[in-house]
Amino acid sequence: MNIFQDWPEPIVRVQSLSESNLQAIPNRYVKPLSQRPNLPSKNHHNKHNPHTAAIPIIDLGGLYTNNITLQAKTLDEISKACREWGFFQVVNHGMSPQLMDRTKETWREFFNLPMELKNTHANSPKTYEGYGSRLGVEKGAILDWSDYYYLHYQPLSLKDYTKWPSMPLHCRDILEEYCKEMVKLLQNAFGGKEEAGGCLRVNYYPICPQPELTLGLSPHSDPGGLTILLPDEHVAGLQVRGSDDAWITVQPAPHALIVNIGDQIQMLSNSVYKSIEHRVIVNPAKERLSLAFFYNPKGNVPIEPLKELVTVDSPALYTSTTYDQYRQFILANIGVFWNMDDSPIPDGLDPTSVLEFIKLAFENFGYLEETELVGVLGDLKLLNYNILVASVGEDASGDLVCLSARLFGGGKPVDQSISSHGVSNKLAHVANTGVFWNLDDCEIPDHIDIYQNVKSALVNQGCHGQVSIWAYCEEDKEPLPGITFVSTGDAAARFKKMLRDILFWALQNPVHRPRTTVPSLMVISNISRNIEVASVLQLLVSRDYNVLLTVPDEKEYICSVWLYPRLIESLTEFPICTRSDKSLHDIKTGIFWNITGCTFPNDIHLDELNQNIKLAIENQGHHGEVGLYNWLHGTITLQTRVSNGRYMKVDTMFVDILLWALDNPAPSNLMVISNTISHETELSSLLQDLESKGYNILVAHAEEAASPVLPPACLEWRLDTLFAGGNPINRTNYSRDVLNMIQNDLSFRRKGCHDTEGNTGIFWSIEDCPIPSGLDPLTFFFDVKKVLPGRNVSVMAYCNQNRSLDDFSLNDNLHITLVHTADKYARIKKMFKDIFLWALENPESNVMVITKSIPFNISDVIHEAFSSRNYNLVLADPHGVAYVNSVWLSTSLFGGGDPIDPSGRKNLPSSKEVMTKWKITS
Ligand SMILES: O=C(O)CCC(=O)C(=O)O
Ligand SMILES: [Fe+2]
Repeated sequence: MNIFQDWPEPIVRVQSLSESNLQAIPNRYVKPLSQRPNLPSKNHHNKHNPHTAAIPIIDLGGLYTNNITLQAKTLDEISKACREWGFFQVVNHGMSPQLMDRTKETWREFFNLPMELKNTHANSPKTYEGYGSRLGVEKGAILDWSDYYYLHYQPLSLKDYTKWPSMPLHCRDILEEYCKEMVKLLQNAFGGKEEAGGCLRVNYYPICPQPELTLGLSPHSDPGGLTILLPDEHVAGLQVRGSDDAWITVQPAPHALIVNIGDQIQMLSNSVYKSIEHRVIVNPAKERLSLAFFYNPKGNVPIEPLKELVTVDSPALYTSTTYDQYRQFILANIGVFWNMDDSPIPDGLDPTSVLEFIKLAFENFGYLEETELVGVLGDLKLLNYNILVASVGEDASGDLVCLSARLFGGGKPVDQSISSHGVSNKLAHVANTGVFWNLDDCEIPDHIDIYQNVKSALVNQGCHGQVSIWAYCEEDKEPLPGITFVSTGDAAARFKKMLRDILFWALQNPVHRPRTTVPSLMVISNISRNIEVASVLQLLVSRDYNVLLTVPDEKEYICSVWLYPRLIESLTEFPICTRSDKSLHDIKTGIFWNITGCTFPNDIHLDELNQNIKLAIENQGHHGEVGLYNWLHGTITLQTRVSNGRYMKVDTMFVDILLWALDNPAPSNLMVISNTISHETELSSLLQDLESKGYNILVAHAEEAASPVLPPACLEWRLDTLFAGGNPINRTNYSRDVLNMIQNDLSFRRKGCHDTEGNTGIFWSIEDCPIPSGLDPLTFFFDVKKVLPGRNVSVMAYCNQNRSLDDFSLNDNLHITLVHTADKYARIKKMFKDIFLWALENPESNVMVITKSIPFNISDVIHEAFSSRNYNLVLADPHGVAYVNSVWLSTSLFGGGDPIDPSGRKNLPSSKEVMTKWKITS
């Protein structure tokens, strides 16, 4: 059984409850305090408050005359009502009052039929067509005080008479006529299109003994295009959210229809026309009946703001979405988070059946293990999420069916302050701002009204709405107006708590779809050293939150905004040391064997192979100072590496060789065994590079290349000869003496490496990271130089082939080597290799990489390689600012001032000041 084809629990008809003369309504219908309707007190009941605003009433008669002026005037009135209210009544609409009355009468008769008859049309959550009593399938949900009947009228493909009521007599005929007239009205008065969808919901609100505790229909906006409501003339009940958030009760005019804009028209009009939230209150003395005709766009037509409404001043608020997609979006989702590490999918179960099973499991409730997750899930539960935690228990016997069941937290009452932000509240008028302030990083200044100042700074940036400030500190503080102090253990715990609070605040303040208001979230903290907070902020930006950052000082501004927070390591001071010459015993040999196309010979044992390879090398005799010494004493340990991942066309072996080289400075021996080494231009060029850095290169390959591109002093075997312990190919004309000479020359060159510690190598992808306006990399580089007296700063700038230094407005004072590459990929690859090769010659130095959106796997390799090997690594992304919407310096925020101007960055501190504070090394 698929649970989404049926209701999660037995259906109770509200009408039956009402007719059973209950004194109190069941708990299932009692709304949390904040959602209750706040009805006028009993004695004033039914007395209409004359001061309450009312939605406009428009006479449509003018539209049907030949009087153009009158037509235009009527259209103006409609447009004004759509803009200002999103809701209005129409009279003289052309629909026959008799038909309206007759239709309502027919439906009253339907709801008065015996329950068994009505239940023959009972609906299911699969299509909702038919007689129903709830919306949604959430088990244990608080329900509305109403029953309904839902049916499709058009398109014809969806119209199914068998789903329409068969009783009372002529019901279908009357309904058919009513819907036909309705579509006519929509087309004549509102320009409706033939292919649009049309469906009808007849709402029936039975008498309620405690109307002050419940609602006939919870607040919602209609998701479709336009709704035309035939209200109950005798009983008011519909309430519309006014511009000041107050609920306005609609008093229907005689034979009027109520028109309201749905979400699709709001999106189409780029929010010029509003899809307004509305709800229905119920009545202690009278039942109420209404017919809502929903006129919707065709499911597969993309809806987006009309081009003519989108301007520089009013940019598009919505992205293109079809109505089908939109409905998908507003349906509740089930998120399944599965830790495959401790609970893999059992053998023999395919993932689809597992998914079916999880759906089933939702019926029987969830599973819980005592983990750190528990607290988080508890909070989510308070936010009305259904939490189910599954763990494969000890008795699982490899079978998912043995998931043990326990509902987390039971049916706790919902926290009122939280539940007031209902998901249905798609159109809250004012978005709130949450401010999360880490007092470890930034003190609260004395003698100013900090709350007011922060608030006015926010208002200046268009963040109206409520501002809440949470300040995280070690111990309790004297209360301050508008600030809630949160004291927690150590600094790490504080950051964690803040992170959690940020996420939950975001959950409670969703970005509304359609996106009319955007909640803002500000963090006052040093975030550059906390990758989690930085990435959460990034995530929230991608979810359309307005994310603001306040940093305590200029240094932090550079670190958090200019530098990529992800990769900043605390910079270490290097001792100036002279490396002693390696003794021959330290020389290591690394063998890299590309098994693909060059498999391990299976007729030979590993030990034997080991012996033979040693023998083959040994037979080459002495290689002067830098022999293959260690090889003779070591043993081969075989490590298999699966080269599945190519790091953006840089393959695993390539990366491994570079990493090995970092750990085994020249002179070390590097042997590569591969099928066709000389055809692999990247690999052979790497070997040449490494040889020029002093490594002894040995290769063995199956295919003899006609013109090898291998380094000159490289020893080269045929694979079978090597495995048999034989001699290398005598390809070179070099005599042993010449080879020795080359080797000696290399070791001489290496002697120059002693005082390279503390050098700085800057690798700059200058095409995608041109100098950002306001930020001055030149000054920046000079500062780097100043901070590193006597040290060398080399800048390698990677650009397209036809560029020269002039193109980048750099001056000659800076030593920049332009490196030309064919394209972006070549650039990344070349830069990657160069960084390593440079680092080989500059141990314990500073490596700075300036690049935009370097692929994560590449930056991970760089990060891992250098931060664990005594290098200072700084990965800079001058566009990093894109991940928050605005950045303030705390001094400016606390004075109620503006954020740093993101375009010009005029008030940016000079990088000189920053660098002197930023201690790279002594
Ligand atoms: O019953 C009413 O007055 C309103 C009904 C409604 O809002 C709906 O069906 O979407
Ligand atoms: Fe509605």
